[in-house]
Amino acid sequence: MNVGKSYGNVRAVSGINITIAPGQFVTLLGPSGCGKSTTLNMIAGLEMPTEGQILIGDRDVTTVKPADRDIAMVFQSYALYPHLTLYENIAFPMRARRRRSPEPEVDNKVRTAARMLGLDGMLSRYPREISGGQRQRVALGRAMVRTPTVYLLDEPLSNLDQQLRVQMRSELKDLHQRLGATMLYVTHDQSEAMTLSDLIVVMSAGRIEQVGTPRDLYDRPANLFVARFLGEPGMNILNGESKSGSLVGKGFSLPLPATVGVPAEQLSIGIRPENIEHDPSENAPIKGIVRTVEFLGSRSLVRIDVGDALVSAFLPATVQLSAGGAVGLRPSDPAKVRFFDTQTGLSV
Ligand SMILES: Nc1ncnc2c1ncn2[C@@H]1O[C@H](COP(=O)(O)OP(=O)(O)OP(=O)(O)O)[C@@H](O)[C@H]1O
Repeated sequence: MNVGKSYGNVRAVSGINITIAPGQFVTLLGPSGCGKSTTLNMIAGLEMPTEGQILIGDRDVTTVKPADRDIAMVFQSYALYPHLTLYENIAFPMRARRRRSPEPEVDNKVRTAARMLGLDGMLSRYPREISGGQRQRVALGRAMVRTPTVYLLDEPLSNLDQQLRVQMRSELKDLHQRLGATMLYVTHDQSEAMTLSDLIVVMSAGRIEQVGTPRDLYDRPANLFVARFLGEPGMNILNGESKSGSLVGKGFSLPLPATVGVPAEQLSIGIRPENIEHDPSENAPIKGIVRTVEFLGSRSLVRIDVGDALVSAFLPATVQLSAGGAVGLRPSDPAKVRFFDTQTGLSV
């Protein structure tokens, strides 16, 4: 609650309020340096907040040592012990405890974890004898045997190649469902955040920009930062002047809603690239010059100079366009056009 952290006079994060329900998968998402790891490390007990309180269940753990917080952490570098077998690596946390677990319990937990992770049959191997994805699973297994209240995962997939990352992503989602565990995940990869999470916490510059379900954030971004940050590419933002019920700028004229509670000249319009379509007519509401066309198979990602703005649009690959040519566009669904207050950046 109201958690903050400064390093000397560097303000790393402030005013962090996040509530996670048991069993939820929650992701901290944001650009490099926005304070995701600092937030996670404070929950883990690896960093001490300079203000605020951290509760796990109804227990205040703000000053509790990491080992006594009932959490397990999986890092980006999964640092397995090279001289120990996979079995010994997974069993390690149970043996390292002050109160060692009895051997039959260790064996049972290691084998259960290995079965869930598809590692049975290779438990006598050494880390150098398995693939990167398998090593990542061993690191997860090591967290699982502790049956913690909360799993904290800091970019655990970022060292894997693209294909393996996508595969591990679905395995992680499946594992979360089977364990019913509470997981807090850190990533700067929005497709990971979108596919895995019940809730996403979007952060920038040490603050929370918005908390919501992936769909909420995508369809109803609370502000211009979230609108631009989410989506590949992000939402197109157009600024202009209001003229008789429309927002008019270089190359476009789009109708404004009747009442939004903000002076019309202070509005920005946001349209996702997939909500723009080709309009070959004379009076297309958006007109520009094609800068680039990226062929993606069934559709193309087209970048269009509209006045001073660069607009991205996904158009069917059947629409013939080439760089330097003029093109007309329109929003495909007026209900999906968003409006923002240019001065505060907030959605209206
Ligand atoms: N030990 C430290 N001393 C001083 N400043 C720090 C320290 N650790 C982090 N910071 C600063 O705090 C801010 C947040 O850092 P943090 O590592 O939490 O960001 P992040 O979102 O996890 O970034 P990344 O994705 O690059 O890991 C950054 O501006 C960083 O430079």
